[in-house]
Amino acid sequence: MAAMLKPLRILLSTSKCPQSRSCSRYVSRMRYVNQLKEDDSLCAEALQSSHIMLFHRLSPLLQPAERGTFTPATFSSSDVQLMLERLGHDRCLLTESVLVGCSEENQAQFCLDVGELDQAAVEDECEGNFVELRKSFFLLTAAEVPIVAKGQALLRWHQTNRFCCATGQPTHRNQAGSQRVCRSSGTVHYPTMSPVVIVLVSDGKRCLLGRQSSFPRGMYSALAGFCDMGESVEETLCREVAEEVGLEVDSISYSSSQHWPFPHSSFMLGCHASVSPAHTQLDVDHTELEDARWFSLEEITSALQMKSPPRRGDPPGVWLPPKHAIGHRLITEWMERQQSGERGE
Ligand SMILES: NC(=O)C1=CN([C@@H]2O[C@H](COP(=O)(O)OP(=O)(O)OC[C@H]3O[C@@H](n4cnc5c(N)ncnc54)[C@H](O)[C@@H]3O)[C@@H](O)[C@H]2O)C=CC1
Ligand SMILES: [Mg+2]
Repeated sequence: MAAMLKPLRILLSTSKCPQSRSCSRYVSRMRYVNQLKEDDSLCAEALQSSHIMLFHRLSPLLQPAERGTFTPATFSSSDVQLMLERLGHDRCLLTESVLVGCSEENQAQFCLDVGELDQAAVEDECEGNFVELRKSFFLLTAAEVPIVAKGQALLRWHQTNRFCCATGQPTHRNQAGSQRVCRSSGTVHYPTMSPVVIVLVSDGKRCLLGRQSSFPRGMYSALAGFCDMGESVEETLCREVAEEVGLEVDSISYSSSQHWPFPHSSFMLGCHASVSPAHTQLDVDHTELEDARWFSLEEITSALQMKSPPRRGDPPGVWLPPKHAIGHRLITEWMERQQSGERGE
C-alpha cells in the first residue's frame, strides 16, 4: 500500500473583499500576494511552506468530503516534495508551481500540474481522483470553484506560452508564475483573458435563452459573445443580440462579472437588457445557435428547480447552466425581479 499524503483541510480564500472589521487583514493579504509576484526570492521562500493544489494535465485532484460532496485536495509543499521523491521524480518540479492566492492566515497557495507523473500512482498516494474541470464544477462548492478555475487557467497559460510570439525564443517565468519574459527581446508576457458579454434579454414578461449544439442535452443559457477589438461592452451586447437573434435592445444594465476558464479563459461581463414587447419576433442565426426562444416565469421557475440534467430516455426538459456559472446568476436575478414585481414590491 502506498504511503498516503495527508491532505490539509484549509478554507480556500476567495477574491472577495471581506467587510469592515476584517478589511485590514484583506488589505495585508492582497499586498502580500502582490509582493510575492514582484519578489522571486520571497516567493521561493513562501513556496517552501505553502499549500499546494495538484492538477494532472489540467484536471484538478478532488477528494471525497462530507455527505457525498468533493473538495479540491490541498497539501503542504513538504508532503508534495516527499511524494515526488517516492514516485522517483525530481523534487525540482515543485518550482513549477504557480501562485493562486493566499489564505486568511497569509499562507501562500499554489497549483502544480504533475502531468509528467503516472496519474494512478499520484491518485493512490493522495487518496483522490483527478477530475476533468467541467465535471469538477458540478462537484465543488461555489466558494471552491473560482480558485480551481484560476489555477487551471494559469497552468494552461504557462503550458501554451513557452515561446515568445514575436521572436520565437523560449520565455522564462517568474517564481510566482504571474508573467513570462522573452530574454532576447525583453518582452514581458502576462496571462490573458478574452472579454465576453453575456446578456439576459427580457421583454418585460419573458426572458430569452438560446442553446448551441455543443451544449449538454436540454440546456439553454443567456446569449453570449466575444468582444471584437475596439468594442465597448454596450456595442458587443447590441451586436451579439442583433447577430444571434435579430433583435435590437432598448436598455442595458450591468449585473456582475466572472472569470470562466472555458475554452481558454474568458472574462464574462454579465448584463440584463430589455426589448420592446412590440418587437419580440426572433430571427435566429442557426449557424451560431441551434435554438433560441422566449421563456415564461413559470418555465424558468420550474427549470431552476431541476437538480440534475435530463438523462437519455427522460422526457425532454429544459436545463439551465450550473449554479457557479454567471448565466445561472442572471437567470435567477431575472426570476427574483419578476416575482417581486408580481407581488407588487
Ligand atoms: N458562464 C456562462 O454562464 C456561459 C459562458 N459562455 C461562454 O461564453 C463564451 C462565448 O460565447 P459564444 O456564444 O461561444 O461566443 P460567440 O457568439 O462570439 O461565438 C463564438 C465564435 O466567436 C469567434 N471568436 C471571436 N473571438 C474569439 C475568442 N477570443 N475566442 C474564441 N472564439 C472567438 C469564434 O469564431 C467562435 O467560434 C464561450 O466560450 C462560452 O464558454 C457562454 C454561455 C454561458
Ligand atoms: Mg454566442
